[in-house]
Amino acid sequence: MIQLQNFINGRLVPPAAGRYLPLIEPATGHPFGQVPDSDAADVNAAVQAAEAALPAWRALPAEERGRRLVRLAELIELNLDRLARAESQDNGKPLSLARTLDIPRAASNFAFFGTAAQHFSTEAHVQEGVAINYTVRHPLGVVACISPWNLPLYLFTWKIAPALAVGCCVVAKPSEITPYTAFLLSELVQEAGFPAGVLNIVHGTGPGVGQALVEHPGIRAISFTGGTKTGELIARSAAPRFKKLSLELGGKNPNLIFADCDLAEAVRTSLRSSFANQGQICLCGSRIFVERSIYEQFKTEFLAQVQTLTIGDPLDEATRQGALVSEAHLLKVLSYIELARQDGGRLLAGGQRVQLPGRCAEGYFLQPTVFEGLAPDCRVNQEEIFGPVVTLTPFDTEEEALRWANSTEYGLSATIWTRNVTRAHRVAQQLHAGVVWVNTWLHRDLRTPFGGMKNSGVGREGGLEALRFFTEAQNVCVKL
Ligand SMILES: NC(=O)C1=CN([C@@H]2O[C@H](COP(=O)(O)OP(=O)(O)OC[C@H]3O[C@@H](n4cnc5c(N)ncnc54)[C@H](O)[C@@H]3O)[C@@H](O)[C@H]2O)C=CC1
Ligand SMILES: O=C(O)/C=C/C=C(\O)C(=O)O
Repeated sequence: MIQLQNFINGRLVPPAAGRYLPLIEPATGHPFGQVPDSDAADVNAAVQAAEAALPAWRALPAEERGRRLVRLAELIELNLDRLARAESQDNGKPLSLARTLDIPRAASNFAFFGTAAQHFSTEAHVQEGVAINYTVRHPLGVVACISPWNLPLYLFTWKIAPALAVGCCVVAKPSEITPYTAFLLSELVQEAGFPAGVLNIVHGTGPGVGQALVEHPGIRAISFTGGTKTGELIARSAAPRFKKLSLELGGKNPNLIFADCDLAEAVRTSLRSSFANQGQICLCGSRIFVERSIYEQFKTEFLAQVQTLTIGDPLDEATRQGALVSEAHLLKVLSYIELARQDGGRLLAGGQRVQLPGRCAEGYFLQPTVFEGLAPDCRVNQEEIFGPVVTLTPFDTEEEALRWANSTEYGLSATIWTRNVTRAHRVAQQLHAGVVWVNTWLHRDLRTPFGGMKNSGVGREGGLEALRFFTEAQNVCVKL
């Protein structure tokens, strides 16, 4: 049994009240450790440490700060296997996915922002013969980064890296459901030579630590990824305190598959966008709209490939579908499967909990599930399920596909499959989605703005957007 600790002022410390929560391995359903159940006292200690570290950290040249971030990226790469195993054990995702996606991306986040800060230049506006204005971007101060359980280290570092790069000090809270790699990161932060207090990691629940962080007067900004309801709670409590917010929330993303697409590629990639990480990525395409003339062919080929997804022990190299993150989440996803049945959906694949032999007998496994015959406005097609459940729906015209695609409260991402370049651009412009992919999915360039429209979020992360978010612009006007 491992016991995680908070990371405050450069040291691993137990929670002030001495309380812990169990850590459950989703693949087995059994506890394997404990995580601090911290409270406002721990948050307060972390904010104080960050405030004390701030003057020296922000005064360092960007190159010096960047050097530490790049060193941390190297240490993550050196510890790839250990971190990937921890991520898989904690979250239930296939080890192969953690090794090829989650942990490499965590390293890239630090490497990218470690160097990006050095390219963050100052704007100047010249009023000929009258004045010169220049804009200085000061680090905001002490900021909070709150991340979810689906891509634990990947999203934790995506927030922390730009904040540190511009000279902010951070108090970060990983999900209490998947805190293991954030804990391992604290050890690497020490090794990378970060001064004490620059990055603090406080473990605990949303209502305990998360809320205390959001409400703390020393916190100037909050970068949050998670559920839309939680985002709303955070926005409510941050508003009277005028804190800056970046909210990356839920999605109910459409895949629009036109008859002129490369069908084999559309099927292969739609399989990934449906079931990668057991469908627990906010960018997963859970509503697949297919032009009627190729609907039956797409369906046949898609269902054939669904059968090839091996459900198994996440530590097994052959596994393509691991466990869902928790029993509560499994029950939530199963309740949507039941709802789809009640609403008259035809079950084409899956729909059942899976019991594996051996050590995974009590794990939270679910078959990849496909329905058809559901109305685009039913709850299953409108609400975020965040699991391996997708619906297939035929469409007749581009206009109809767009109307259904845009019919939810969400607007995170969308994928278009077509060989017609004109149509691709035309449809992309009309989609209510912050991220649109054409003939690909989850293709990421860390320089691009990332975030959602409508109830999928507020603000954009990535590249310059993230660097700007963690800074305050100050204009200086010099009369000539
Ligand atoms: N990336 C995404 O889009 C994600 C979406 N979800 C959606 O949200 C649903 C609920 O999942 P949860 O684990 O409950 O996500 P959540 O939104 O509650 O958790 C995300 C993070 O926010 C923290 N948090 C929770 N309440 C808070 C509060 N009042 N103040 C500050 N921080 C708080 C959590 O401790 C965690 O670190 C999922 O079923 C899924 O539909 C969940 C996780 C990620
Ligand atoms: O930045 C990315 O590449 C992916 C982000 C994914 C999420 O924000 C999510 O699944 O919550």
